[in-house]
Amino acid sequence: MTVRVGVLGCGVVGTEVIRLLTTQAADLEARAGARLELVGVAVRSLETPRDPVVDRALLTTDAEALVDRADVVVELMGGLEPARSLLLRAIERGAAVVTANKALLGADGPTLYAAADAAGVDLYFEAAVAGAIPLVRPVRESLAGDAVTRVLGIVNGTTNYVLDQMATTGADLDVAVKQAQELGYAEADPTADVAGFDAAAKAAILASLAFHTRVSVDQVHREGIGAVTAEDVAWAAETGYVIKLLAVAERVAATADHPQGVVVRVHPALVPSGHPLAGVRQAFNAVFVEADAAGELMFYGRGAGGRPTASAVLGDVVTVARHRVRGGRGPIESRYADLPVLDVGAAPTRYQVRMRVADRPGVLATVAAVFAEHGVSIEAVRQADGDDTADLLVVTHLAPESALAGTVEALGHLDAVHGVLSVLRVEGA
Ligand SMILES: NC(=O)C1=CN([C@@H]2O[C@H](COP(=O)(O)OP(=O)(O)OC[C@H]3O[C@@H](n4cnc5c(N)ncnc54)[C@H](OP(=O)(O)O)[C@@H]3O)[C@@H](O)[C@H]2O)C=CC1
Ligand SMILES: N[C@@H](CC=O)C(=O)O
Repeated sequence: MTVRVGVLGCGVVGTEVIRLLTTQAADLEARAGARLELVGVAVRSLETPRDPVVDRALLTTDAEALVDRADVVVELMGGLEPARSLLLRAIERGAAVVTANKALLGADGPTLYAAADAAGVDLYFEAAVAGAIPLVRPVRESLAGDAVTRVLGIVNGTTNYVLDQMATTGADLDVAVKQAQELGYAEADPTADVAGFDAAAKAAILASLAFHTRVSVDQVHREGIGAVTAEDVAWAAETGYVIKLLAVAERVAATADHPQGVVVRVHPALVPSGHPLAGVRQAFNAVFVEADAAGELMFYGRGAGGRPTASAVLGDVVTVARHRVRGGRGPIESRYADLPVLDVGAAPTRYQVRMRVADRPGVLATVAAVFAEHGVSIEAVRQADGDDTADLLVVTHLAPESALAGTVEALGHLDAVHGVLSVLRVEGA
């Protein structure tokens, strides 16, 4: 039996998928139970130089025609359109689809899930979250018998690489982003990485699977790393922390202010240097999943780059090909719980507030009083003296976002406070 595979996109990931399909053909055939025949590769331009592994005779700019003659469509173009229309076309024709396109799934996954359900075809997307790391399948399938309470981790390789470079070599953000682009980690527009859009899309996908609830990227609280300075990174190190861009999705209990729901957020956070996430270097990703019965699980590996991502894509291709050969289908989207997606304020967090203050007696007491007035309890204070000013660092106990925002505003009105320099959440302590 032959399964016809059409690949849409021949960039960083597409090229490596083609390399594996070509060089591992015999093994893949044995595992899938069918020959995986690459019938075409859709690209934007036929003029672009390609890796020699790509047979130029297979290249086409007519992606629709390619979709119409494939049993399995592998979408590695990225972006919303024409990727969405091509995938819907493939699904309507009864082809199985595999995609790494988190931007599309995060923005409009439900349209694709519904179409795949209606057509009775497979929709697989392991590569869309955390590159090579098997994470979608464990959350979607292995934990289907458990109740996930929290997902927390590093899901963007580019920003982890950038923050790691800033911490270890003192590189500027722009220089490190350029290096990440050259290494094939960054999205076509690296703003998607730096501003946290990519991590937010992945967080939305993970939250939807983990909590059986539809979460779209617009419902994810998002802060990128664009405002993280070399000084923030140095201060973090000085005080025993590392700055990481974290994605957190959690189930929160009902309170007088809100019902039980889900909060999903992406933001830079201080992680204690002894925490396993602090040791995640370069473009690696790591994700903790906490579930009622399983307890804490940790997933770690290469979260970006052509070859690692191609591994996850090929895993999906072999799976859907097996279904073609032996019958059966992968899991369908489960959203029975339909929990409300709550504002970020519903998830209490600890904060580190760094401010420049006048170096004179009584300032500490004045500052502490402002925290107390807003109901924010202080866990630790540290002061670094300058000539006539000092940098004061306050780490809080768990506090609601709204109380912290009120505190920061009031601090800004104190004569003794010359400026609030940074407010960072603290996670994993
Ligand atoms: N890079 C990574 O580490 C990872 C990427 N992903 C995801 O994988 C997907 C691909 O990423 P990546 O390989 O980095 O992207 P690239 O930008 O390197 O490649 C995109 C490819 O798609 C083709 N393409 C784009 N638009 C069209 C179009 N309208 N019609 C036909 N072909 C088109 C391009 O053609 P041409 O070559 O002619 O320009 C190019 O070959 C994205 O969804 C990305 O988010 C997921 C995990 C990791
Ligand atoms: N740009 C992404 C690529 C993988 O998803 C990242 O840096 O993680």
